[in-house]
Amino acid sequence: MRKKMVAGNWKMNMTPSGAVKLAEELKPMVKNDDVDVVFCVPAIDIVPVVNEVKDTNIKVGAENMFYEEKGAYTGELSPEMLVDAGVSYVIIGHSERRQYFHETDEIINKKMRKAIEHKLLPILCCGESLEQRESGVTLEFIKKQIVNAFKYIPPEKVINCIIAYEPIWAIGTGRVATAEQAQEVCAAIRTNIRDIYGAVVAERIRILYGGSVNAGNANHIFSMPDIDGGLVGGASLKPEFAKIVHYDK
Ligand SMILES: O=C[C@H](O)COP(=O)(O)O
Repeated sequence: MRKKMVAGNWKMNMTPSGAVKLAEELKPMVKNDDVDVVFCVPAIDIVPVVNEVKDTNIKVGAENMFYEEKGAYTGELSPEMLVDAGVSYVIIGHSERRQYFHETDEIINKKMRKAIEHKLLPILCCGESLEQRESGVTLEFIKKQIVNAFKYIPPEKVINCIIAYEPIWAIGTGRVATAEQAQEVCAAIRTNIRDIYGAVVAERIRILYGGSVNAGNANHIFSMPDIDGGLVGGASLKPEFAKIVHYDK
């Protein structure tokens, strides 16, 4: 039985003081032993948020990291810095980073390998554009993203990674994929994982859905057999996030 996960992706929102306030407000509301709760926060908010949520059930994630150990990479953060700051998870390959920062599958694979080397748990994002969905290439495109992201990573490491299926057309648009559409793709991702890494890894790896998840649709989406929770953008910045964490109440 896979434990559910609800991860908030705060994106480029929240100043350090605002982040502390939000974390303080949410922390008593998101206690749920049946769900892993993660706040993925902007780099500058990591240290204050880690501080604010220590001794709670909340883990902190980064929204990005670089794939080199250290050196002359102005503006970047290394995995060692994240680990030392108290980060447990890192989002890798979000569609916004693929789109605005030109992250390729090759870059994403390097980041995946480096995160795992440092025992950070990657939340790998994949998802198709509206054009791809309409031309019927969704499953094929996502398979390629998955295969490329996990290249050279052994099954015993893949098993602990998280995959987030986020159709680009459903992100921040209010246009949510139906639970059945999300299930279809998440099931296909699990089949891809089974074909490459075997049944044990496929049964254990967690696959989240992301894209306009809110308090009203979380229960239906998370009840799908291959969907193990959500990666939540907009609604993670509000008390509504706690309702998503308690989706089955
Ligand atoms: O990482 C989160 C996703 O991009 C979803 O964002 P959203 O919930 O605002 O649609």
